[in-house]
Amino acid sequence: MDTLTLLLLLLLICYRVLAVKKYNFLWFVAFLCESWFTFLWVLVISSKWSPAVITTYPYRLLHWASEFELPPVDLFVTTADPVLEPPIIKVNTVLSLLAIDYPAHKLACYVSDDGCSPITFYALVEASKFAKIWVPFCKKYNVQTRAPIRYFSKETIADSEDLPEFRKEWLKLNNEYEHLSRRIEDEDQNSIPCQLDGEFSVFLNTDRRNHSTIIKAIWENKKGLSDDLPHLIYISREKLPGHPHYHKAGAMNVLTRVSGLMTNAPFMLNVDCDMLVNNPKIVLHALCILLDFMGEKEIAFVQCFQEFYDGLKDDPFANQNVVAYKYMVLGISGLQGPFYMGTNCMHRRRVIYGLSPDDIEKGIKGKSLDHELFQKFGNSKGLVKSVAHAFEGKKHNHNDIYPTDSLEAAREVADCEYECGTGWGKQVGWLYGSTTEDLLTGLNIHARGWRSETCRPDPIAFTGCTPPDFPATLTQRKRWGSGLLEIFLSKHSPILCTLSGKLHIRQRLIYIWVTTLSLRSVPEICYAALPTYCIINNSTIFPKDLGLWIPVGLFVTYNILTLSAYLATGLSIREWWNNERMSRFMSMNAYFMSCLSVMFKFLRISEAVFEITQKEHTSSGDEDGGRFTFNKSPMFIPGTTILMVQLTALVIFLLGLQPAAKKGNGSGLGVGEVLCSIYLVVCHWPFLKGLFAKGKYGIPITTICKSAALALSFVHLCRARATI
Ligand SMILES: O=c1ccn([C@@H]2O[C@H](COP(=O)(O)OP(=O)(O)O[C@H]3O[C@H](CO)[C@@H](O)[C@H](O)[C@H]3O)[C@@H](O)[C@H]2O)c(=O)[nH]1
Ligand SMILES: [Mn+2]
Repeated sequence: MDTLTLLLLLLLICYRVLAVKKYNFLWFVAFLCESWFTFLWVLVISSKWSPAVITTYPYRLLHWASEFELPPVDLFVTTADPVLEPPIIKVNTVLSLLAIDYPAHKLACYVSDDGCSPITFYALVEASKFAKIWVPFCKKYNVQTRAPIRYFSKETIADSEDLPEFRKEWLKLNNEYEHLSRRIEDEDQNSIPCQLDGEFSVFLNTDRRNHSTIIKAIWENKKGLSDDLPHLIYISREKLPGHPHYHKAGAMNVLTRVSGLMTNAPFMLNVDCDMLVNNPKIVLHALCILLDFMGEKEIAFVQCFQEFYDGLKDDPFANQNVVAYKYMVLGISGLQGPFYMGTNCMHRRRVIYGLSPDDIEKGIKGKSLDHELFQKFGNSKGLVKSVAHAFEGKKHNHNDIYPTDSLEAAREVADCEYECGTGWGKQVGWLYGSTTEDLLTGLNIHARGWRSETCRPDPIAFTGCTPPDFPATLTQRKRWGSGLLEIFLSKHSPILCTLSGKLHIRQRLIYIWVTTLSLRSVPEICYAALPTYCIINNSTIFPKDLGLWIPVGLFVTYNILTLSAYLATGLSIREWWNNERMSRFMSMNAYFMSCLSVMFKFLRISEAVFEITQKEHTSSGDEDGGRFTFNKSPMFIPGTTILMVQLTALVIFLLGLQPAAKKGNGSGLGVGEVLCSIYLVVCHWPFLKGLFAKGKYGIPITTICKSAALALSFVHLCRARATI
């Protein structure tokens, strides 16, 4: 089917080239668009060609390595906004991390708070108290879901006929958890958050954009016991006005440095603040891959699938990406490995510090010249020492080092100035320059010759929140689109980055595909405009003879292909249609805006911003959850305009208002154009409803006016050309 689609695409292009008689401007535009689509299709096929799955057996790992040989792992959580990211979600993320099935003295959990919020800190302090009963409970009864929010919503005590002891403990914990959420909620509602005294006094007079570094060890596993709680460290890095802070990438680098000083684990697992651990054995699963004898040389990071809980029925906003993950991610797993997706990923510290596979062969010793290290990693003696240790793979002696021993040094490396003139963000750590720092960092790792691996244990490793509604989804996509395009246009571009040619050719192709994701909006919008132009002008872009079967065949094959992928994954037809429709909306609305915003950035009209995705924690069971909502964002203008243009064209067609067909090139409307137009109206049904609905379900009147003006000018232009 894939190849059939490709053949048809090629056939269509050939037809365009060969039909000399029909050459005109429209024909040329159609040809360009179709060539772009064909190019993308080649990239897609190339990525799906050799899928691979890896299966992990943690019990074998445990058998092989006695507990004392298991390496330490640092856990990173990033958060940035106490409102868009409700504290109770972070609390659950952290609790689920603290309860991972792994010797506790080998884990340390670091939370970076870019919001510098006393509420977040308060919530974490309370969470650590709750963890003291929660973690032993989970381990004792081998609870699978270790985020209480999920555990207590899924299981009721009534279902279980377990021991009375269990029932008693369950009830107690449920009660405690309710107390905890209520306390956090109350504090959240307080207008003056917390009585900023005692521990909280550091938050006095802080502004999230202007404050000095705050690092607090909320909990320390002082005795180094394997059944205690892991260390829990709160970090809010320094922020000063006028100093760039590089969004999440900056936060990740601070986490890397602080943890380097405090625990310096050779592996780092990082999650967003809305990702709950769903498989408590995840660290063991990931280590199966990373500790592999061969892997030590090859595998830089292990990326777990992103899956989501409480998704809306039939995925109306297409943010679950189930099919994309299945085909794309498994496809590239067979090449150089999956992209780094920013969360649910376990990295090798040495690789983040810039190590290449070659360095291992050459012997790492030669690499660690002191002055070089200071230049790259900055002026902290402690940090440089820990970096040298990390490179050499030396084991930390965990029995005599506590996070609080290095608080002073840690504060220093979390300051704004620390990175000035160093390699952070350029050669080492998470790279700066794009709002999709994850892809950029992963690309750079692959370009150095490393591989990565997908890990998909059963049950799945993590579950997270999807953006709650249509505007939030588009905003997220817009940010991705522009971040990716920034990479494509930067010096790290997958086309340019020939860094010793270590990037596998097909891997490079898929990186080109993903970084040019937003560029497709332009041909898509053109292609949506073409049929209306034809209808208004009584001309045609599709073949009218037998050749008409090419685009028809293409349309049918493509839809059968995608539909069967959905059905094979066990999803519904409805979900397939929702996703198809959403991919049109994403391209034509969000990605188009991405292109504009990148253009503005290059023209220095505006800066890239990181708009944080809202995380909702109320289970979206309400009826209207899947209904499309709109807001005043200019993002909705393209979609509304396209719909209006299609409607106008169809009205003109029905009333027979077109000019008479001209003799000659490509004139005389065919049935193809009308069908295209109808198809687009059907796709844009939610927008059509939005035109007439009120409140948040309606498209704001200003957007309607702007779109109407654009649509009218387009129609006018078409007619003007027709009369020439
Ligand atoms: O200045 C910032 C901005 C964001 N974040 C954190 O970054 C994470 C991701 O932000 P979110 O708003 O949830 O973005 P998403 O689009 O949902 O995230 C996806 O896309 C990002 C890249 O655009 C990746 O970094 C994420 O890992 C990936 O899940 C969250 O934990 C934020 O708290 C910070 O720590 N500091
Ligand atoms: Mn997110």
